[in-house]
Amino acid sequence: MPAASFPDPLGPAPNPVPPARRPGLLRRRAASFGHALRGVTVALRTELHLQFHAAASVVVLALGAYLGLSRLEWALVALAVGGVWTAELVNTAIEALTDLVSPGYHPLAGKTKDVAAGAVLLAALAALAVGLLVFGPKVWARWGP
Ligand SMILES: Nc1ncnc2c1ncn2[C@@H]1O[C@H](COP(=O)(O)OP(=O)(O)OP(=O)(O)O)[C@@H](O)[C@H]1O
Repeated sequence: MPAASFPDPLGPAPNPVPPARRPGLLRRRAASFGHALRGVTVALRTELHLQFHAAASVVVLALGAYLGLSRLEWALVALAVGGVWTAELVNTAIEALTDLVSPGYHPLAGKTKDVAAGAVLLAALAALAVGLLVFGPKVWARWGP
């Protein structure tokens, strides 16, 4: 007895790209990397908060080089700076998507944006703690009374 066939609820599958025409793995990775870089530069151009983070990152890196941080201290600073950038980029993406999906007022849209902004706040507070613990004693020893 032939197997029963049910209609696919997702509809017909799209025509697969023939293997010969599909770009190679390396080319696809390079394209994805390009899209990600474009995301960072677009956000950097349009988001004031991110421009502030960029300026703060430059100051932190310059101060770290000047004070001669250890490898472990650099690792902590890199995690802190990367965490803030990551949270801010995700927040920017969530804000854009929320505005697209809910251009008018909606409590859920407000909640979405507030929670995303909360992630940035937590990442910034953690970075502040790292900054105080790593840079505080060195700055105090060098420029303190
Ligand atoms: N569509 C909406 N519906 C309900 N509340 C919203 C909506 N859009 C924004 N809000 C509220 O207003 C706050 C500020 O939103 P807004 O889009 O201005 O982001 P922002 O925090 O000013 O970020 P940025 O300065 O990066 O644009 C949100 O955190 C949320 O509480």
